[in-house]
Amino acid sequence: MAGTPATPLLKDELDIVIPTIRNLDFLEMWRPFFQQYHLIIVQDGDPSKTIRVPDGFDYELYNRNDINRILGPKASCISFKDSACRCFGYMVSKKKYIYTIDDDCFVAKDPSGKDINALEQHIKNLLTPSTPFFFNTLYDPYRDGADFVRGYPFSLREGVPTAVSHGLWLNIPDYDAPTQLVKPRERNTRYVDAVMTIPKGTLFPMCGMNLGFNRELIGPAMYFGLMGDGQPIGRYDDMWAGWCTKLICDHMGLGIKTGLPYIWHSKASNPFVNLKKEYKGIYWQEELIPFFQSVILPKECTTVQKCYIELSKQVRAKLGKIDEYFIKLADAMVTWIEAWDELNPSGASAEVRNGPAK
Ligand SMILES: O=c1ccn([C@@H]2O[C@H](COP(=O)(O)OP(=O)(O)O[C@H]3O[C@@H](CO)[C@H](O)[C@H]3O)[C@@H](O)[C@H]2O)c(=O)[nH]1
Ligand SMILES: [Mn+2]
Repeated sequence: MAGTPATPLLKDELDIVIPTIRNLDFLEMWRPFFQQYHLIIVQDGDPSKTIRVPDGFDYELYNRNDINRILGPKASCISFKDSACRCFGYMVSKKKYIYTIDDDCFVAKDPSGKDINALEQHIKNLLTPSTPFFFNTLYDPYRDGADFVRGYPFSLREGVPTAVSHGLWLNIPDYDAPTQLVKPRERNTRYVDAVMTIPKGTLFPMCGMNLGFNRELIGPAMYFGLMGDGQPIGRYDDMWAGWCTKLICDHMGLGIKTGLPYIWHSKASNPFVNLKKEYKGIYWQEELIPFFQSVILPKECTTVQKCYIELSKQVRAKLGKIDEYFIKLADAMVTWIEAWDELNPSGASAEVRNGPAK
């Protein structure tokens, strides 16, 4: 009917998960794009603090007491005082898709000055296939105004289902603490109008601040690890999840895209505090990356859960010698899957798709 606002895409099939230790004032700026979606707010830190949700939003809010009540002893796998807590929101959601965003991320403008509906772009990314097996030099061939270029095998043009859509950031880029300390005034002003599939066999540093994913395809792999309070490492939550997720997507024949949409990041965290949280990760990752590059998942791993349990065994066997933290993490990976399956008993796990024709 003329004049009736169009129903936003995936209105009843997508939850927006927001971890917060601050406040939710940023939602006012996102209201035009988020108001028709259900929010899952994961309140970190002191559960006795009241987080005010702006009027007009449909939401559920979980604090640490709720997490402990719902998961019981399995709550031990959900981090405290780290944005990693957000993965609890993925677990309790009942929707097919998740979009997660940080509370210091705002609506960015494209080069024409138009407000960017980041959620709409993530949905487009997730609803169109990925091309992990052969790189298309004109970027995402499924976008309006693009296509497969000459020489692209027709046998591969169907693509594969997209499991993850990784968005980027204008203003404060997601730099690690050392880089941010060296370049405190660096701002990202470069708007690159591109979406591309991350090729199979290539890992990437997944940032959790502007991220969409298909929860039915890859949800159980999106565990953000043991970070923050009581842990020797922080702020590697999204990195850990990204390495595990990419490995499993490659095995399952699923795709991950990166690029548009941009959000405007006005970082609120302190680089000196961040350095303390990150520093073990900065040298551990020099061993973690070769580990993930060497992992082979057996063909018997036909679901994400089976892949993840197998991965936890390899983490224990091969990373446990780096630090006992990885033994704890391997156990927490198993607890996460047990909790996931307990809260999502009928969750149909996507069976493995074979990759391209051999
Ligand atoms: O203890 C905490 C700290 C933060 N949060 C919430 O998590 C997000 C991200 O926090 P913040 O914006 O302060 O951190 P950044 O340095 O910008 O974050 C980057 O590093 C990743 C952290 O691992 C993050 O995803 C990246 O964007 C905010 O919503 C905080 O409120 C928390 O819940 N608990
Ligand atoms: Mn931030």
